[in-house]
Amino acid sequence: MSDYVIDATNVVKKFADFSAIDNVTLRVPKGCIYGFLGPNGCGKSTMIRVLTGLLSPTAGEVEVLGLAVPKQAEQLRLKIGYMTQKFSLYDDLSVEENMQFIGQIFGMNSAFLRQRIEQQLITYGLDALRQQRVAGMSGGQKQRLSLACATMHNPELLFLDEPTSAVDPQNRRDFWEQLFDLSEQGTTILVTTHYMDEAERCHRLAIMESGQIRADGEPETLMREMGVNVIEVYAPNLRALKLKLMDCQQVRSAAQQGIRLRVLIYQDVIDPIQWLKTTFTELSKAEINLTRPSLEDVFVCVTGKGRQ
Ligand SMILES: Nc1ncnc2c1ncn2[C@@H]1O[C@H](COP(=O)(O)OP(=O)(O)OP(=O)(O)O)[C@@H](O)[C@H]1O
Repeated sequence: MSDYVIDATNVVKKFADFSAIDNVTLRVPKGCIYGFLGPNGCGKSTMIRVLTGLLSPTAGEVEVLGLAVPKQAEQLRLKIGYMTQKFSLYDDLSVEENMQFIGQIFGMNSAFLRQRIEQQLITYGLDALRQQRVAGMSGGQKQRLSLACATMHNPELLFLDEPTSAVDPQNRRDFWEQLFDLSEQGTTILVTTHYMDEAERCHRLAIMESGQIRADGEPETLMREMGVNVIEVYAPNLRALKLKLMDCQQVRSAAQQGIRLRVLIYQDVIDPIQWLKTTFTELSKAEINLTRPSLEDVFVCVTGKGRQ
């Protein structure tokens, strides 16, 4: 049996001739919050469906919590939680009824279920809303209820597919605090996101593109090893400067952020600030600084996004 909670090797998933997952190997240690990043349509949700046993892979080996998937998917279902982008709640049922329904699906006896509902109502700040019908709830409240439902049976592994796409920054922050509580209690979490600040919170992450994993590791390591220096340029006419920079083979990407241009320059340029000042005479007196890389820079470097 594998030491990893998720141990997937050379996974391929084809829809007709199209490879949505193209030879992906993924290993997730216990208790880890593992982020899954990538442009729309790169295969994140498909990979989750394969890992949960909802889709059969076309090729490859998948072991999740020591169970062979999809062969033992029915056993796996009792040990995992899955929160989808659309929250999968019943609009006409109340908060409490939604939890009851999930608890019954997982075969909890009524005394235990009552106790578990009370616990979850407190943990997820839903006590005052217990009689509220889902249809009238805000995005943040629905998200908390979805997480409460997905964790009703105390799963060892939780899959979260873009869980924060419909909520404001404060609710996102609170949600992540709850994920860290779950992680500390030993729950392993695989979470897809488009938000770079969320990705930076993960213990480890993978960046996918076109069905393949382009980078995989701890956020800090990925930022350190991305092979470019990140430079901020304060100068007039940034739009024109950007076009000129994008024509240089030394430049991986250039993107405007307010009054500055963020330029990623390959590390084989030894002194990137000097290089900018001598190559572009209009920058000879400009303010130019070397700055800390971000995960967005990593994303740009490892996917095809930089040259657009
Ligand atoms: N059942 C299906 N039949 C055919 N093609 C599919 C099916 N499910 C997904 N695809 C295709 O596979 C690719 C990957 O889709 P997937 O939903 O996994 O992407 P994603 O990375 O989760 O995207 P997003 O960030 O937009 O949620 C897409 O091109 C999608 O159209």
